[in-house]
Amino acid sequence: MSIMNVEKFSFTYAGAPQKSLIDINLPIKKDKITALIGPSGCGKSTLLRALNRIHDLYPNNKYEGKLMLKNSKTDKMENILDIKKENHFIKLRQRVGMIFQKPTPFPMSIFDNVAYGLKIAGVKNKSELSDKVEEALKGSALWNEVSDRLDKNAMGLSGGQQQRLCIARAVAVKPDLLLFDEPTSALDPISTGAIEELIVELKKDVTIAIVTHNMQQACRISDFTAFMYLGKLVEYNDTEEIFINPGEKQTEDYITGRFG
Ligand SMILES: Nc1ncnc2c1ncn2[C@@H]1O[C@H](COP(=O)(O)OP(=O)(O)OP(=O)(O)O)[C@@H](O)[C@H]1O
Repeated sequence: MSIMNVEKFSFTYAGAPQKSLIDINLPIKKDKITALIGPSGCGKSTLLRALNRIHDLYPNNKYEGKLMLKNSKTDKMENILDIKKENHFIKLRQRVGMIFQKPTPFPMSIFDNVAYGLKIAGVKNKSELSDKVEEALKGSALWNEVSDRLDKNAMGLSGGQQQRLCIARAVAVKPDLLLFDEPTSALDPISTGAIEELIVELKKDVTIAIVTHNMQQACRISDFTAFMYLGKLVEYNDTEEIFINPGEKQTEDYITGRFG
């Protein structure tokens, strides 16, 4: 079952002479991990960033087609390209959270970082707030490391801890879908392993789409893989099929490192 369906979707950056994404069709299946892979510049990040319309922080980009997201209350699919109002964008980004390549903690305490989105979502009661912060930090495998210093500035955490804090901040508001844009490329192998384990753990509660350059990573953690090239989706399938028995020559060339 899909939580999101990308339908005949094209995207052109403001002022760009050509489309960066061309006629993409892609399901994002509920409670699964979907990896987007492909050579540099193929449009992975552009597609991921369209899924919560983070592109709209800049004006005049052009969207074509549909991005249908399941409304978890009504179970109906709704086109997020119809969103126009600022408060609806805020709600969309609570439902579809994003984790970036470089950890982006706010320059405030660990507690306030996680409480930030909860407060925007209307949680005011102090004990409710601390319960939810604790739950999110536990869910992000960070609680044991920070429970005695929640009032300390988040900028003092290590890179891997900062990334887990950003994940805690995103999961605190109970999103339906979490988008990860190369979340481990700035991290050492141990922190990378911890984030990978966490992502796999998270899929019990939240659907995940991840852009990665690291094919072993896609192989290790994802259920489905989409291979993109030059703004097009070349192939989408179960991760195992893509890596063991790719249907397209371009996919095979890419995963075997023969890409010219
Ligand atoms: N802000 C922008 N304005 C205009 N064109 C852009 C912008 N950002 C990206 N592009 C172009 O869109 C295309 C897709 O870029 P994108 O960053 O999505 O690729 P990618 O597959 O994520 O690459 P990488 O793996 O290097 O991050 C590229 O041709 C890129 O030059």
